[in-house]
Amino acid sequence: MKSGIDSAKDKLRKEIANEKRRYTSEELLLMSDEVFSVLEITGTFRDASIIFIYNAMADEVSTQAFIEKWKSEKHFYLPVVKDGNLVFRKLQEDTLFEKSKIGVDEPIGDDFTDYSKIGMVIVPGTAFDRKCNRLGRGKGYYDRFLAKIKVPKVGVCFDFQLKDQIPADDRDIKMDMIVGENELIW
Ligand SMILES: Nc1nc2c(c(=O)[nH]1)N(C=O)[C@@H](CNc1ccc(C(=O)N[C@@H](CCC(=O)O)C(=O)O)cc1)CN2
Ligand SMILES: Nc1ncnc2c1ncn2[C@@H]1O[C@H](COP(=O)(O)OP(=O)(O)OP(=O)(O)O)[C@@H](O)[C@H]1O
Repeated sequence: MKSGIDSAKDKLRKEIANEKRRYTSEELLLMSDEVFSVLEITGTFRDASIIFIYNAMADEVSTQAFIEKWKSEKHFYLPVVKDGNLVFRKLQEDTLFEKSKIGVDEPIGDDFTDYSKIGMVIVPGTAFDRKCNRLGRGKGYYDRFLAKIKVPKVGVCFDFQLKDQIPADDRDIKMDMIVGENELIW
């Protein structure tokens, strides 16, 4: 049976999905650029050489323009679901991809496991709150991965995904920073 908190999380996921419908994909792309222009001015980003990021789905903060802009200066790694866990693999000019279950391109290659060398992890999310809680897609992949590492975790979202308070339990890993188009929380 679902606990009260899990039902509250599901309800919030539906609310956010509805709010997303108010925007065209063009608007979401423009808002994504604004999110990353905020992120770019942070010291965490400037100091980071190895950056864990993600290939966005159409309704997420788009990372494509940001990766293009910075790929000659930073080392980007992308998530792959493997045996029920997240692993990360390097993005290179010659990287080949495989489509994941949710339609995202996942790199083929070696898993990067030298977690102490990560400069920052840019984390997608369905909703965040001002206490740095994060709600994801409900599979716990990021929660389990982030529990293993001690590097800055930066949630990126559209402003409407940032709430005063969202349901969270002790397994939900808090962000160190959250960035929206007009928001910077840490
Ligand atoms: N862009 C992006 N990449 C990401 C994530 C994300 O949230 N966004 N992830 C964040 O976690 C991981 C993948 N997360 C997943 C979350 C849910 C399901 C899932 O619901 N799978 C269903 C089938 C869904 C379908 O067919 O549409 C299943 O396994 O039954 C799979 C992967 C890694 N990559
Ligand atoms: N550290 C953990 N170890 C084992 N199971 C976990 C852990 N964290 C979360 N889970 C489990 O994963 C499932 C999904 O959790 P939750 O709804 O919080 O995911 P989410 O934060 O939305 O997803 P994600 O982290 O993938 O974006 C729950 O059953 C939860 O108990």
